[in-house]
Amino acid sequence: MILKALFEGIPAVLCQGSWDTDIASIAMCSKEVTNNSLFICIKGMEQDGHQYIQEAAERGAAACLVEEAFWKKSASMHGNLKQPEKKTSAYGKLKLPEQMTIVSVQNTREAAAWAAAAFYRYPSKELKVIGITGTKGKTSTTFMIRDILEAAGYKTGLLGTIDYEIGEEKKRAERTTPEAIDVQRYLRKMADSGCRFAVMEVSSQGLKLHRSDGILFDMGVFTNLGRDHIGPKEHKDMAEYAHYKSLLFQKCCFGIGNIDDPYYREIFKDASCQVCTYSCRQKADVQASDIMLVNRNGQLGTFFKVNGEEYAVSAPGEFSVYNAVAAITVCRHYGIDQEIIRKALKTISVPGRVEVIDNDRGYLLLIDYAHNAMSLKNILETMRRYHPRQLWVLFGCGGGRSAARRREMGRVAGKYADFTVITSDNPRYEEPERIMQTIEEGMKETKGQYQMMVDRKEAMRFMLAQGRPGDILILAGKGHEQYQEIKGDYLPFNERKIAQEILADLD
Ligand SMILES: CC(=O)N[C@H]1[C@@H](OP(=O)(O)OP(=O)(O)OC[C@H]2O[C@@H](n3ccc(=O)[nH]c3=O)[C@H](O)[C@@H]2O)O[C@H](CO)[C@@H](O)[C@@H]1O[C@H](C)C(=O)N[C@@H](C)C(=O)N[C@H](CCC(=O)O)C(=O)O
Ligand SMILES: Nc1ncnc2c1ncn2[C@@H]1O[C@H](COP(=O)(O)OP(=O)(O)OP(=O)(O)O)[C@@H](O)[C@H]1O
Ligand SMILES: N[C@H](CCC[C@H](N)C(=O)O)C(=O)O
Repeated sequence: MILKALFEGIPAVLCQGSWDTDIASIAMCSKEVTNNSLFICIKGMEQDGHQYIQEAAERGAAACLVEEAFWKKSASMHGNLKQPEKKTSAYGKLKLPEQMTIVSVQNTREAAAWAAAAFYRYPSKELKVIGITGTKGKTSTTFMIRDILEAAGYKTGLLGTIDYEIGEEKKRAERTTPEAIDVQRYLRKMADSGCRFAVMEVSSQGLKLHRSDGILFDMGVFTNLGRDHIGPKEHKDMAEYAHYKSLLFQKCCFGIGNIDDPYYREIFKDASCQVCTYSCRQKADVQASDIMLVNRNGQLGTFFKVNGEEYAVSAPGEFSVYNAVAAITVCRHYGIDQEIIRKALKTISVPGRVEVIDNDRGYLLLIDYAHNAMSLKNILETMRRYHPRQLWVLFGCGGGRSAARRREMGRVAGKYADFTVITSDNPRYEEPERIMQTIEEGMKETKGQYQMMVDRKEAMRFMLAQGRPGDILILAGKGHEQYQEIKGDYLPFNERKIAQEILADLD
């Protein structure tokens, strides 16, 4: 494809070379550049992609996309501009390859998304793309919608925290919302392999970093907003977090929103789409009522009604009903038969979300991905309603993620569990003991009983050995993850398998 075709409608300036340059691929990372690539320079939080132009050229890049500010600085250094600007040391030694075509734009992340959409021939026009945003419930709701659509006979692609399902191909997810170039590539593959729908999680970080620009969303879903993702690398405060979430509803044709959430109005105030509300507590377009929890020999589920019609979902608690109602609303919009929806919801299972681990010890053992205060409170309150003899929870907090989570989760566990085992999650580049100390500070604000054990396997062994018949035990925070991330190493850690091994040992 020629370069010009990637920038139609984008205010881009040709700085050197030709608009007719032939482009064979697009890359945001110099390491992924191949012959005739367009290399897109991103000014990141850690590094500046503009520093890698030379490397990209050596790998065969035919063109590169730079930020306007960068071009002005470097051009002034090379005498190409009439009004030289101040030299900066950052690009002092950088010599731009003369044979390379260079285009500049104001924001390369944003332009990358649109250029990628053009490169992959706007795949979202050939699919119905459904985007789910919210602090909690994205993965669960996405799986529910996918399962219902598939049951109705529609081939459906999926992009989210657990995996990417692209036609016949399935791969482990690296991010909740992939980078723009990857998203467009995956959507193209989905369209080419006959998918009618694509269901994708749209994170606030994805919206902020323009990963989902260039997608024509048919439908957007807002699940809820809770305090999370605040920190130097994510959002500066809740207002910013809410702002980015709200952008989805300026990109989609039809929006579905949880009216019970305190942020509902904020999220939809500038919405340009048609809006439909859902609720479990008040009058709404789609309203759930008569919620009843069930436990049939460890098979947890919930019965409920939607606008008077009976449904059941194979997951516990009000929060599962919220997710199910969102999924029902989406699927009813597409005219899917109520019976198909009903049947599909009865057998939903999402890896690592309230996943039951069978055992002979007489307790209920669950793995759950709760890794912030909002989800931990939800799962503990929900499980309390099953009247356990004793409610146990084991968790840690990830390093390199919002530090506020730590104290908050400590406080929630202390308040809602009978006994907490504080341990390690994915410490990444932090010391797990330090993370645990902050969790403990939150715990100490309550009367909660707890034990600290840094080795997660040993901590699990401790809790699984202590549990008694009638108890409920929750292994929280790692859900579907298959590894523990420590100082850049991904060490195999399959909580499900480890729990089974410990249980076998204890027998
Ligand atoms: C905090 C954050 O979102 N960081 C994202 C950001 O990183 P960054 O700004 O630090 O990038 P950088 O490392 O400085 O690199 C700048 C540029 O130089 C390029 N580069 C770098 C090195 C090199 O040799 N050559 C080269 O070209 C890089 O490819 C990049 O384009 O830009 C990178 C490239 O676009 C992303 O990969 C990276 O996501 C990281 C992996 C991440 O962990 N993000 C998390 C917070 C995230 O996005 N989470 C959300 C939500 C999760 C949830 O809802 O719970 C998600 O959607 O997953
Ligand atoms: N609607 C909901 N409201 C509150 N908590 C929820 C809801 N749905 C799920 N949870 C809790 O949050 C955990 C994560 O759920 P899920 O993966 O569906 O959310 P998510 O938005 O994809 O989360 P993340 O962004 O962290 O991947 C679940 O294991 C459960 O404990
Ligand atoms: N999407 C979440 C996942 C956190 C999971 C937890 N196990 C951790 O590693 O902190 C995040 O990136 O913040």
